[in-house]
Amino acid sequence: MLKPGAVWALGTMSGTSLDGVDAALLKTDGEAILAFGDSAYRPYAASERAVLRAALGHWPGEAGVEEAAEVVETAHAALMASLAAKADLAGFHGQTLAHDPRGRGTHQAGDGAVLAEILNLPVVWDFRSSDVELGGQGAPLAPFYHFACAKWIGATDPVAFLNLGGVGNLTWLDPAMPAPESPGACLAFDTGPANAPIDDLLRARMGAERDEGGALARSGRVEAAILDRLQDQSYFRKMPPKSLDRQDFHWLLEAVADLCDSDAAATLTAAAATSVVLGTEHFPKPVSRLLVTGGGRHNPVMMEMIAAGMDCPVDPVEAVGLDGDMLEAQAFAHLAVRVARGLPTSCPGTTGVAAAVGGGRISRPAR
Ligand SMILES: Nc1ncnc2c1ncn2[C@@H]1O[C@H](COP(=O)(O)OP(=O)(O)OP(=O)(O)O)[C@@H](O)[C@H]1O
Ligand SMILES: CC(=O)N[C@H]1[C@@H]2OC[C@@H](O2)[C@@H](O)[C@@H]1O[C@H](C)C(=O)O
Repeated sequence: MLKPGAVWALGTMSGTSLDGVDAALLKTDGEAILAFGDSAYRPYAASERAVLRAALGHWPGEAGVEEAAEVVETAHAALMASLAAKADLAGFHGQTLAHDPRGRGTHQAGDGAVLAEILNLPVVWDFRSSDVELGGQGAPLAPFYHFACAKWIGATDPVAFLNLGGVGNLTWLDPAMPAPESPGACLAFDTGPANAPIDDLLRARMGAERDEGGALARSGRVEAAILDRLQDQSYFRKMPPKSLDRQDFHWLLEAVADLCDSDAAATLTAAAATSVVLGTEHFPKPVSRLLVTGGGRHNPVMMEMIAAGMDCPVDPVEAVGLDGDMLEAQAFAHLAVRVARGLPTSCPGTTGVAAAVGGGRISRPAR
């Protein structure tokens, strides 16, 4: 049993951009943030990333999945070992390889039971399956942590958190509500493609990892016809909650195939920003500010394009004292404590699940 009160949890995230693993310590009782602890990052080596990439879109038992799980477990074990001494438990998200909530389900590679043995620590994992089984999207799951962040920063009016990872996701929330699962407290959903298509473009055309600082996009021209086609996608009109697989907007890469490098980068960057702005039309009430987390906030061109479509301030979460590189890892620390305490991790407003539900499995070391 977890000791009562606030505990130190070690959360990890290996996101859809496949860049590496984030790990962060957070002191929480599952409701409030009590303290932030150390954090660490381990990039995937090019060879590891190739194994993960080869398994994208694959389901358990299919080609390359076992190899991918091994890469995920090895990378996490090494990184988590450096921070585990201070932790009472861990939250392990794993690597999403495929996500099809109304079809085959959702698939995160990596076995939390293996990590529990290696780290000699209770590990909460498989956060998304039960939400999907109960009719939810299984994503996004960070919103309950966004709610705790909003309380931590002392927000009193509705605010929104935007994560610009491989895929984008938005959380609208009203911090005046008592809990994240209170009716009307949170509305969350994936916005559309964010960095994944840009990274894929840069890798295919120039062997680069990303459009550093948005430099390539800055020098290009946005192809309006492709943005028009994007805006016509039915996904944007679908009422939230809703979620996406990393590959769902893959057609964008084919659409920019005939453009020069800079125009292609500018167009994909505008596609990410347009998806966000279209997403904000689903907000139940206007927000006082949009706080941005995830790697895309390091891309000033994407940030400027989003700000141009919004009528509230758009700032990186650092503006309110949060760490945008570690916020998702912290989220899975927070959610791990919620699971251990029997608190819900998603609700109708965040994943579309029929009622508030606590996902996640707990694996305890045998010793
Ligand atoms: N300095 C930078 N300039 C431009 N882009 C950047 C920069 N730093 C990070 N990025 C982008 O952010 C991405 C990583 O973002 P992040 O780590 O938030 O994604 P993730 O957590 O893997 O994804 P998700 O949230 O979808 O699971 C990189 O792949 C890159 O495209
Ligand atoms: C299925 C899955 O792994 N989804 C990720 C992905 O990356 C961003 C977006 O799509 C979000 O829905 C989710 O991650 C964050 C951490 C979440 O669950 O809140």
